[in-house]
Amino acid sequence: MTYEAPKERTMYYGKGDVWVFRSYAKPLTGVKVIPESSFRGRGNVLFGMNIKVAVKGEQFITSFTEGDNSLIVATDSMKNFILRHAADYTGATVEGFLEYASRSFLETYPQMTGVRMSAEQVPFEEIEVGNTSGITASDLVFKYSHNESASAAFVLEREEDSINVAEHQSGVMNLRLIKVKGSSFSGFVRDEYTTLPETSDRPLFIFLNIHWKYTEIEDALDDTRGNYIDAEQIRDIAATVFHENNSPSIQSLIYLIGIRMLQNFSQLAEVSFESNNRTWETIVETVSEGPGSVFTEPRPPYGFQGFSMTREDLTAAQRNEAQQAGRV
Ligand SMILES: O=c1[nH]c(=O)c2[nH]c(=O)[nH]c2[nH]1
Repeated sequence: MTYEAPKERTMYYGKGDVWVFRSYAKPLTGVKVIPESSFRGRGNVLFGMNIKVAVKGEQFITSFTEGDNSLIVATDSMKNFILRHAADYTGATVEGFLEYASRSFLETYPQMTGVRMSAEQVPFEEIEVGNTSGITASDLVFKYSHNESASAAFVLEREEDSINVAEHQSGVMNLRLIKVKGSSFSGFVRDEYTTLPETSDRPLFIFLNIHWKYTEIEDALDDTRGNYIDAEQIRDIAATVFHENNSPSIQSLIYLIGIRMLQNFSQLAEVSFESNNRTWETIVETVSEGPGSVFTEPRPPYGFQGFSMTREDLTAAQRNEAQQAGRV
């Protein structure tokens, strides 16, 4: 067996953990309302992101091979570039900012031929405050949340005289959902390696990363087109589908979440999932004054699934459903 080294080398550099906190960004409005979610928009009084940027360009070769820094934009300057552009950003979405800042890098520095920028949004949640006239959401104080967060990634490349989006992705990261009952797992292969009992009703704790891509990339960038999908809406779809279905497995559950995403949002071209099974270990099945159980954190290892879907999966699901209903 021989290994043939690739013709093209890997070469990039950049900055990670560029924390950007912008106050009074443009509010996000006019999103499509879906039955699964109460999300109507976001005030963006605080707009926070943790950004990672990497740049590439053949001209950087001598910085690696000869220690020639003459074309190197210091990663410290990249951090400043991103922060200053946050002041000029007029849009309402992370995707829009990543595209704007990446394009600006390529417009400013000809030695860069490609920019990859990704971000996790820092979620600031509304918090209620009260006085004698009632309880309302504060427009000044926000809660820094450590729950799930929106994410986005863009790759822009220079081609001749134009700058194009080569890759794009939106997402919701680190969503953690636990359903106390109404999930099963049975019918799997039983052989000499099997010790796991079948369960008809298990508590199910999942970690989820969900990603999606738009058919028209403009829909991710330009919030005025009314086709922007917020990560909160996707989170709410995931929770609704989990709530409604007695799932036979995580594999089946994420498929159903994907179908619901594609049904709700015709602007989606592709959705994908990375899931973990983090189901607690049951210590006491039924407490003495039932119902109720006692659980603890699971021991490693953990299981995981990966799955991607396109509009063809929705078409196939609809065809199946029609066949089962005897209409075809
Ligand atoms: O939803 C599940 N899928 C699996 O593939 C699996 N395997 C396992 O041990 N538990 C589970 N649960």
